[in-house]
Amino acid sequence: MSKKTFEELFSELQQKAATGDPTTSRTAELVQAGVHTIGKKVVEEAAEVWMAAEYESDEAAAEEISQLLYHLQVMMVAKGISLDDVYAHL
Ligand SMILES: N=c1c2ncn([C@@H]3O[C@H](COP(=O)(O)OP(=O)(O)OP(=O)(O)O)[C@@H](O)[C@H]3O)c2ncn1[C@@H]1O[C@H](COP(=O)(O)O)[C@@H](O)[C@H]1O
Repeated sequence: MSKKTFEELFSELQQKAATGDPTTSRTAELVQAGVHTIGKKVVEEAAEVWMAAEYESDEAAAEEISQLLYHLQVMMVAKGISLDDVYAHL
């Protein structure tokens, strides 16, 4: 399994949003669709994290958490919010 850090994924998503093809890049497709569409995915993935954590395996929960983190990063890219902007509040 290929692994990447939160920072590495964010950098990749910024590049995909800027130059990616929406027909082949999920990130480019979502950023083009806009904040409303991305927001709905964030809420959907958050609910899936909750359900997996409460009723499924730890592995299933980890997968759902990864998908939530991905969609949160897509929202950040779409809004022009940097990692430092978020770290400032952690
Ligand atoms: N980490 C992710 C990632 N996690 C989740 N997803 C997307 O989120 C979806 C999971 O949500 P769902 O289960 O709701 O899937 P779905 O039914 O296909 O979604 P909908 O059509 O219903 O919106 C997956 O099918 C992917 O489309 C991701 N898409 C991309 N990445 C990574 O982001 C990078 C850039 O990817 P692209 O922009 O696609 O090139 C690459 O490193 C990818 O591995």
